[in-house]
Order: sequence, then structure tokens, then C-alpha cells
Amino acid sequence: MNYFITGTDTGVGKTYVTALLTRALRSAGLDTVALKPISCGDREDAESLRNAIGGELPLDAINPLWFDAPAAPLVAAREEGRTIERANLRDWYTALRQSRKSLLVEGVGGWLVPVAEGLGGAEFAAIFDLPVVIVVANRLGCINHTLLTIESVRTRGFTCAGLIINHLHPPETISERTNAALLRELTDVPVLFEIQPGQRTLNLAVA
Ligand SMILES: Nc1ncnc2c1ncn2[C@@H]1O[C@H](COP(=O)(O)OP(=O)(O)OP(=O)(O)O)[C@@H](O)[C@H]1O
Ligand SMILES: C[C@H](N)[C@H](N)CCCCCC(=O)O
Ligand SMILES: [Mg+2]
Repeated sequence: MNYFITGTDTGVGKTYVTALLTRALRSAGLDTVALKPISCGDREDAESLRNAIGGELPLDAINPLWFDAPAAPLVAAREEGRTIERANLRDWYTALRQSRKSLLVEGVGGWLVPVAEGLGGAEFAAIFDLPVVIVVANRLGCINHTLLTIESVRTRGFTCAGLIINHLHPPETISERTNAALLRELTDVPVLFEIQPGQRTLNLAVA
């Protein structure tokens, strides 16, 4: 199972969900590694994903680039006078890809976050050439964000493999109670999983 994990926004649960999925795949016997190519603001994402693989690889191996500024990588790298090279990311990924059966690659923020000079979010995702899964935080606004992201993923030539609807808290509003059903009604992209607040394990059979 190889996916590029994007989201409807930053802070929607990409890391939370990727870690859950990684643990479930490894428990099912699939040699899965979760990667965070670029971190901005802190390395907590990468540390969570490293925990999900039982510390099997060093942090730098799964998270080769990190920046201090909690911003888009394009901004964070400019702040530090650094450049992000597509070729370096591709070489890093190719080396890992050859030795693993299953890779989950977490993007940065939402789908079109600019990564480097002349490297937008879609061009960044193209480095990994994987089907795209969209993590959707169940909150007001997610219908539009999800449909926009699906449309962009597809028009850029990627396979949109599925949605993972993430309930960060129990539904409190009419929109939070209806978002999941409405997304199923409005798009042919399958809902792979719905993740509940505080969920710690994932049953792969429900996909
Ligand atoms: N289903 C959930 N239940 C409880 N807490 C959650 C759930 N999903 C996400 N969270 C929490 O919400 C916060 C944001 O989640 P997370 O860091 O995974 O988002 P992200 O999309 O990876 O963000 P970023 O864009 O910074 O990478 C974290 O504190 C995370 O632990
Ligand atoms: C700092 C945050 N946790 C992410 N790593 C980066 C989010 C960039 C968002 C850019 C934007 O869409 O405005
Ligand atoms: Mg994250």
C-alpha cells in the first residue's frame, strides 16, 4: 500500500492518520515505512511517524529536510537562505522505495502548498508518483476544501485513491453531523476510513 497523504488543510490530522495506518499495516505484516520529506515549524510530525515504525529508522532518514519557520516550505527555506532541491528529494525517495514494500508519504499542509522556487505542491507530490489520499478534518468548510482538492489532484494527473475523514472531536453541529454522508453523495472518491476522536488503532478490514 503506497500513498501520498495530503489534506484539506494544515492541522487536519495527516500525521495522526498516517501513524495509525502505518501501525495497522505493519501489524498486518506489511513492511511499511512512513515518510515526512519536509517539516516546517517542528519535527513532531516526523517523530510521530518514527514512533509508528517502532524507531526502525533514524529521524533524518524519514525526514531529510526540516525548517524552523512554521510556514510553507518555500517561505521557511527563504527565511534560512536554504534551497530545496527536487533531485535530492527524488534520490532520497528512490533509495528508500527500492527496499520497502509499502510507503506512506506525508505532504506539507494542504495539497497546493508551495514547496520551493518553481516547485508547487503538485510538482512536489509528483516526485513520489503515488496515488493520493486526502485527509479531511470533519469541520465546517471541509466540503468545499475536499471537492477543490479532489479536482486539483485529478486535473494534475494524479489518482485520487480515497478520502480519510477525520473526526477531531464529537460532531457538534449540523455540518459536522452531515459532512461524511454528503461527501459520499457528492464524490466518487471512496471514503477509505473514518477516524474517531482519540482513535488509537485502525481495522484495515473496513476499507
Ligand atoms: N482523530 C483525532 N483524535 C484526536 N486528536 C487528533 C485526531 N486527529 C488529529 N488530532 C490531533 O490534532 C492535531 C493536528 O493533527 P496532525 O498534526 O496530525 O495534523 P497535520 O495535518 O499532520 O498537520 P500539519 O499540516 O502540521 O502536518 C494534533 O495535535 C493531533 O494529535
Ligand atoms: C507549519 C505547519 N505545521 C505546516 N508544516 C506547514 C503549513 C503551511 C501552510 C501554508 C498555507 O497553506 O498557508
Ligand atoms: Mg503533519
